[in-house]
Amino acid sequence: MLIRSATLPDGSQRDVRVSGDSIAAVGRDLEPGDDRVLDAAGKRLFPGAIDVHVHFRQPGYPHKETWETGSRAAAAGGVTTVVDQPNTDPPTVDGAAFDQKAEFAADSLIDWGINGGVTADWDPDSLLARRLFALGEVFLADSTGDMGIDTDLFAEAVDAATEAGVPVTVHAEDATKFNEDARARDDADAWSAYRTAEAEAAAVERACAIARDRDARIHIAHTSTPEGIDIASEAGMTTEVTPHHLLLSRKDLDELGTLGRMNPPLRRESRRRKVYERVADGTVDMIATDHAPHTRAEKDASIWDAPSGVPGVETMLPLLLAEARDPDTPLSYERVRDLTAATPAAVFDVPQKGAIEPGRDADLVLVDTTETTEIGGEALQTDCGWTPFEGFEGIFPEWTMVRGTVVYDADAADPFGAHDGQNVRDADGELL
Ligand SMILES: NC(=O)N[C@@H](CC(=O)O)C(=O)O
Repeated sequence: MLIRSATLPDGSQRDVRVSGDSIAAVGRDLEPGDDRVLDAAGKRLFPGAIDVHVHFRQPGYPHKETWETGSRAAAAGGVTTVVDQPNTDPPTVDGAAFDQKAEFAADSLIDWGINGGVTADWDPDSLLARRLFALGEVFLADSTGDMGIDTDLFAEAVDAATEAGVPVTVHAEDATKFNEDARARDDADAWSAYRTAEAEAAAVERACAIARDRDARIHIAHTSTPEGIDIASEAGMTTEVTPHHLLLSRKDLDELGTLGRMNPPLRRESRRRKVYERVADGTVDMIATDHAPHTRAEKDASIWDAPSGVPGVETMLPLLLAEARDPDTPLSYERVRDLTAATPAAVFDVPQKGAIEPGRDADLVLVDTTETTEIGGEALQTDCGWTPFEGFEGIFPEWTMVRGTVVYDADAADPFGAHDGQNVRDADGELL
């Protein structure tokens, strides 16, 4: 197949030849030969996004999301690789639980990785013998699934992962720094007042100190504060930011109510702006969604009883592209490419993905950046049927391709292709 005259993220216009699973050539005026020609003139072509932080909820909670619905949501949002987190039921803390989850992941339309978790009764030997994407998210405080662990166990886990050559990702909050006074309140903002910015900064500091003592490298998941980002970055560690911490703040909680409860929570507008600056200027390494669907019925509870988490995998790239299109923001299309594809592939060592270059997997997304669409929860593919970004503008894919197969075509009667997603750690990772 020949994709003709696409505009790449850097603004250049190129033809892209896809042969089998891979990109065979990128150039000007490539000969079509026997290839099917896909006209992309006037459209932008991006490398498929790699979302290193999703919760697809199987096994255990298929009423919230399944690998089928979650991967459809991802494909419709231009995400071609997802990495699932371990707080399922059973939690992914031993080899058997990994194998069980991998069977569910066979339902995925798109490529995937599975992270292994750490609890007091984890089995590092069998877990680290599997083709894990990373060890993580390792919870330093309780969140959905109550997998918070203490510092000693965290240090042991960093040692075990480093020895096995597996990266470590960390959910960094320190529960001893939560503000118990906020417990007396019952408004939606009480959650943000409770799980403080100081709690994140303290946990990032502790996790980075443990890693540095061991010459290990860790990745801090969903950093929500400029303080946390700066501590991690100065310690030589990598960070991710979610679309909700980039675009929403405590001032949105009146409207969102418990739909805006997540861990770490939304921060003040002044902090959000500083997080945005750090995403735009390259201090933050990547955007990942922490796609954490819960049903509306589950969210319909008091701020103390509602579950934490928001969906996001389907709206990440559309929201970022709309930001890049807006001349009043410092985000460029190239920066969006780096945040969603090039840098996650480099940091987590997935060399077959993340760029539109010969030899890489043909994971591609075509968008028309001249048009935006208003986001509405009910029209999304995620099974939970709501979004914290209701009413925001997004630029959604016309089609999404995984390893040369169109898995989502917005104009088709049945927009979704067949399920043939595979574990990105099964590939040898060698470029041609
Ligand atoms: N982020 C959240 O608020 N929730 C996540 C768990 C997590 O990543 O903390 C979930 O699984 O629901």
